[in-house]
Amino acid sequence: MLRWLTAGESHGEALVGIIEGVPAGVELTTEMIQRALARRRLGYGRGARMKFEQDEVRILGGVRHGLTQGGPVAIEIANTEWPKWQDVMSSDPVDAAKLEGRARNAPLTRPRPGHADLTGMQKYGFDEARPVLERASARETATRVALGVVASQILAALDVRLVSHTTAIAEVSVPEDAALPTSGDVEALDADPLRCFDKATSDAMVATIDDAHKAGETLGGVVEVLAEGLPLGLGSYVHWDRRLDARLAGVLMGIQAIKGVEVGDGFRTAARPGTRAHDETLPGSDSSVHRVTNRAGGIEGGMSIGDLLRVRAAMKPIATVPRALHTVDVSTGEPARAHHQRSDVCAVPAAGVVAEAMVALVLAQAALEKFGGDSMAETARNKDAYLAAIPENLRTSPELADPSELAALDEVRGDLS
Ligand SMILES: Cc1cc2nc3c(=O)[nH]c(=O)nc-3n(C[C@H](O)[C@H](O)[C@H](O)COP(=O)(O)O)c2cc1C
Ligand SMILES: C=C(O[C@@H]1CC(C(=O)O)=C[C@@H](OP(=O)(O)O)[C@H]1O)C(=O)O
Repeated sequence: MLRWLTAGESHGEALVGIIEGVPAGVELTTEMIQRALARRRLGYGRGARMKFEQDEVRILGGVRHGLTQGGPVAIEIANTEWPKWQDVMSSDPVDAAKLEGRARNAPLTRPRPGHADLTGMQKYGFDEARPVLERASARETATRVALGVVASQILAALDVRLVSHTTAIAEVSVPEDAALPTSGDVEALDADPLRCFDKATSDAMVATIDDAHKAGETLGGVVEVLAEGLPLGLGSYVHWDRRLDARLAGVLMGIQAIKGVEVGDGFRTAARPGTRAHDETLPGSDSSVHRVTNRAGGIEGGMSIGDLLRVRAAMKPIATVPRALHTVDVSTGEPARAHHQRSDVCAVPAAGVVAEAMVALVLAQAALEKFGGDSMAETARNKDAYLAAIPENLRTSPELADPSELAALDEVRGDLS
């Protein structure tokens, strides 16, 4: 069972991630993780902290000479800003004189609506929000991206590749019929300010973020993750918690500020009649079964079907709004404006990179469940043997059939509706 944990605070000395259940022989280097972390810092609309702070990566265990060894992989991401925070965030008790008058240590008594601040204080018994926001902060997603690299490397060894992109910022969305990016487009996507695959939409998104910035506003949006080459049969219909769609939705909703998830055409499917909601099949010339569409986004019955996987996540606007929201100063009981030091105007492109990492973790977990193996070579062999054993008449092709073939069939048998 592939499992993972993260620890660390936003302004702590370091974040730490551990992933267990990784087969031996997965290629992994510090540089790969560093590159992935750099991608998470991208995106138009992020705040000042992304510029002055650096992620310093160290692989602490589980890897030797660029290959995993079968034991847990431990990754540290040190924070270059630590010297400024080492007294305020010290694990061990600190002499009170050292903290006196330090602005960084001032109690945060004006909880920010839309954040974990107020309920976190109530629940954990704090009289100010610092201890809550330190762990609730999306800084923690750096660790998930680092762990996601391990998962992506497992998937790459099974010929599965992921790509993520931004499909909407506030009300600016890519057109419904826009081409989807492929894993070959990752570099181009990373070079776009919004990680958006449609240039005209990306330009409009930049303008929308500029307007929001000027107005002291923040914005949300939608990201999409695609997985190519996913073998059929990951996840299962036999029990709710084994469904691949449920597991993907869970990890995507587990990202800070994500408020909605769609699999395939998702909410749009609910508005369609049945004849235009599902993915009909046709016989292929090679005796395999061809789907005509992929509205389901690569999952039916809680299992991957062997077609392109497509999931989307909707992010709410950043909660630390510069034109600060109304709150109550809990130290006085008086109305106040919420705490605001600085914030991202929009972090949707970064959320796409995080979503990609979380999807990779669930897919790698599901693949290892299905194929097992203590070494990556064994896992890949098991996958090949499983696919080879599927009888010819039950094989599906990842190529979609031409929809005109379906229309021709309709003409022959008459319109059933
Ligand atoms: C990549 C990323 C960056 C974020 N940056 C900020 C930020 O700068 N300021 C902020 O207030 N919230 C930011 N957030 C969102 C908060 O972490 C989130 O709104 C908060 O945890 C409350 O949301 P929740 O109710 O979904 O947990 C960011 C989220 C992500 C995924
Ligand atoms: C540091 C990161 O994101 C932070 C996530 C975050 C939040 O509230 O979630 C708030 C901001 O931090 P601060 O309030 O200290 O400026 C972001 O910069 C990061 O992604 O590495």
